[in-house]
Amino acid sequence: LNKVEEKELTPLQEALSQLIRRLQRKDPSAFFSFPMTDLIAPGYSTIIKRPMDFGAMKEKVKNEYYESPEELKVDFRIMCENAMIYNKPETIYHKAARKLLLSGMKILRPERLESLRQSIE
Ligand SMILES: COc1ccc(C(=O)NC2CCC2)cc1-c1cc(C(C)=O)n2cccnc12
Repeated sequence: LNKVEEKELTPLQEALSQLIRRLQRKDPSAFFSFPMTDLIAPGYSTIIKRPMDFGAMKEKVKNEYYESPEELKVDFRIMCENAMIYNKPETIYHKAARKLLLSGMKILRPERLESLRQSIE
């Protein structure tokens, strides 16, 4: 039987995965779980230059792309801002993005990321 490689997560990967779990709880409708397609959002790929979603963030954690929690924060902010650019202010998606950004910035506030970085140095 071929043994499935059980890859140990690094402390940074553990910490980033936990942050994403906490952020995703603020998106109960899962509007931000999967990438946008031009099918559900016409013209999306021409308007939004840097698409981002929680799935892509998890993939980047798995591939050890992020070197710090601040890099994850940049992608989180881009994800929310994309939705506030593409969707008009009165839409449920624009409102959900603004709310998610506000609660996410509390979870990702600088002093918390600072102490997190120190704890895994
Ligand atoms: C992964 O993206 C989605 C997944 C599911 C849904 C969804 O359940 N929409 C139903 C609530 C009213 C139809 C919406 C979205 C969605 C997110 C977004 C974002 C984030 O811009 N969006 C924009 C236009 C149309 N649909 C969406």
